[in-house]
Amino acid sequence: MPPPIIQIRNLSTRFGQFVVHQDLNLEVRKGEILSLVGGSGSGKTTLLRQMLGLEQPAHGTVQVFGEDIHRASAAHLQALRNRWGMLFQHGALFSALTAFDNVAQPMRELRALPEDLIRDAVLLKLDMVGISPRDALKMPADLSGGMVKRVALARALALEPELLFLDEPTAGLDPDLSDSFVNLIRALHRELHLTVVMVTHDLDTLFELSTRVAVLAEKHVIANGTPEEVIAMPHPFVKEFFLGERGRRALDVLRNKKMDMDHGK
Ligand SMILES: Nc1ncnc2c1ncn2[C@@H]1O[C@H](COP(=O)(O)OP(=O)(O)OP(=O)(O)O)[C@@H](O)[C@H]1O
Repeated sequence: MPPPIIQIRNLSTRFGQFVVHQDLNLEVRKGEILSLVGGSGSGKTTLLRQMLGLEQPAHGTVQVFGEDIHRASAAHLQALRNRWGMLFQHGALFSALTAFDNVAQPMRELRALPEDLIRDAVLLKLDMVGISPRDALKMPADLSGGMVKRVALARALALEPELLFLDEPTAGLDPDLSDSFVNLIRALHRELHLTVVMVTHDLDTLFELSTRVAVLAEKHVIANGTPEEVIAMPHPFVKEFFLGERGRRALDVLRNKKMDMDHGK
């Protein structure tokens, strides 16, 4: 079995008296694409923030790359942060910087790379996500929504991370753009041997990408398995989320695609 990249043990998260997570356990192994799903307010974004070291556990531990990130020194935490990339749902890019400079920024912050090397690396990252050198000089406001997401993905990949966090990666994209973004993530996952943790409400994205799904409800992970295993679980949230009309449609689309692939279409 591949080694664990993230290990969360008996995690509790509280905001004052309000308990978001209680005795939550979760593991993410190398090479997985794990989707976190759950109702609104179930604590998905807060769990991502725990994995990024942006929230403090009331109890329990969060290990990333084998290190307890809440016990790591500031310098050590920064070194760990350089090993992961994050694609935020909102505010993905600095509006005052060109696409190029947005991708260059994490490299420049290292203060270790010469500018000509940064230039080549930025153009390579932008090329990976299908952004031309001409578009690299544009400001975020002059790019389409799909292009902004691609530039933000290039930025998340700037330091060649082993681990990629995605918060609602296809939210706000129309179905065609969403499909092409999903294909891009799939290709990058394969080529760069990434481990991916994503939060998504979008069932098409979930079924297309996930190797494993973890369902958050009642303050902890109530279901954890392959998409097929999770769908078969009898929990009311699982039934409503996956087997409602929306879920059935997404599943049908996926099954048809798989059948087409099996028949070599
Ligand atoms: N900084 C904070 N202070 C107080 N309460 C917070 C804070 N951050 C989150 N919460 C609360 O914790 C709960 C979980 O929030 P979170 O954003 O993690 O949910 P979510 O599952 O990502 O929801 P959604 O799908 O709607 O984005 C919510 O009730 C939210 O109001």
